[in-house]
Amino acid sequence: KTTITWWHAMGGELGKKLDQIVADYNKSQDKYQVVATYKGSYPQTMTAAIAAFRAKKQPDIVQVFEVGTGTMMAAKGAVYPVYKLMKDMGEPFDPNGFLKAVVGYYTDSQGNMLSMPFNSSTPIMYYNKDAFKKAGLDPNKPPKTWGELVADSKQIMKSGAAKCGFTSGWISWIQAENFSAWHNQPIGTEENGFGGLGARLEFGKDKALVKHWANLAEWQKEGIFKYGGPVGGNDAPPMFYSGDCAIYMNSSASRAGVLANTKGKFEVGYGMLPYYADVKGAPQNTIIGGATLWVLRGHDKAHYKGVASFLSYLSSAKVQADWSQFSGYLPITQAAYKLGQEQGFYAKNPGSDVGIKEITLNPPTANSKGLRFGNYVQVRDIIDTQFQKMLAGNETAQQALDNVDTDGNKLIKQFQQANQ
Ligand SMILES: O=P(O)(O)OC[C@H](O)CO
Repeated sequence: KTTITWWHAMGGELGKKLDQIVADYNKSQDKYQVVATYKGSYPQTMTAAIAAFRAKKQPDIVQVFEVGTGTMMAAKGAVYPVYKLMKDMGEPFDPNGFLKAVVGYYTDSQGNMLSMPFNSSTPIMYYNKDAFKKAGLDPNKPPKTWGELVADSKQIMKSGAAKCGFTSGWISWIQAENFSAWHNQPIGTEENGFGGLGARLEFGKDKALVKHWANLAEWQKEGIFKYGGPVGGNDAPPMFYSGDCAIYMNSSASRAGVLANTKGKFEVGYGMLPYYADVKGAPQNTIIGGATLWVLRGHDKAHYKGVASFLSYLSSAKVQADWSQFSGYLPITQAAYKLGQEQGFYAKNPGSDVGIKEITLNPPTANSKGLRFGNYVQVRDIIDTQFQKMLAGNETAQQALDNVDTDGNKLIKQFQQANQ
């Protein structure tokens, strides 16, 4: 048997499910043995793969989060583009079968799919229905606007139904990148980087975002918002699971964890991300998150045959429908979505299609296709650092976001120079 190695970043409930999918694939045929290894967080997994490539010890497949896309696209010698792999290996492959909102993010300017979508998400809002009830709010009416969310939070706190109004995972992804797309505002030039490597960040020019960050700092002081530090919201989940915060924004794929950790404690409701009613164009559409699978060069043909077969298996309607229904990741193909509808999954599980509704709410504009900048993984660190400085009262929202632009653009410029 040929061993195919896959490095990934799926921990907890998601990791267990991934192992089961791999075991099923291994049982389904006798030529290849896929060995999946958990390498830590998304940034850790990506860093490990880059280091391994330099040492010629790279895995066949690595899972890279969406913001690593710009960097991976530029690493031409290291990456075996998926469209080419499938063609070279004679593996049937139809890029048109994938959801447009997903595939656009991973396609080059010639329309070629470079990596294989596996786990695509978008941020949504979770809320504690029991706390809403206790506070005298309608548990079937999640707040739609930030104004409603703050009013609900105050009522929840005043009534003692929960200690805090809301928390959020992934500040950079949810309270900056998605916030801007949802309000149809740019975060950078040249269609947020889709237009080319010369694009630069302009977070500080998004007045809606500046106002939002200033509000978050204010709401933190009042206890309405609790920052899930230490890094960008990593510790937000337990604040929701424990019932401390009644509302929680995180990936649609946080659902598996939410369901497992709130079972028997309280009922969970789902809603779209809130928006500011006075920002013209909001709500627009949310953008993608999660990760895709990149195939790395440097292995022999037998490996790539196995990789192609495994990628086909992972994107089959049956596997994708099961994975997305379990996790909350979006069904990445039309067939997987259709299968879920035929199975009655979305009807039986109200709220499970909130992410699909958000990401397809309106046809994407130049501001809401996503983002594509080199070195953006490091830019995310800058966003987190600046956000914390603002929360600590050391900077205003405007200063923090201007600093993101100044420091981030240095990294983006370096990337551009190295890849010209
Ligand atoms: O938690 P995930 O897998 O949906 O990923 C969230 C963000 O997109 C990561 O950049």
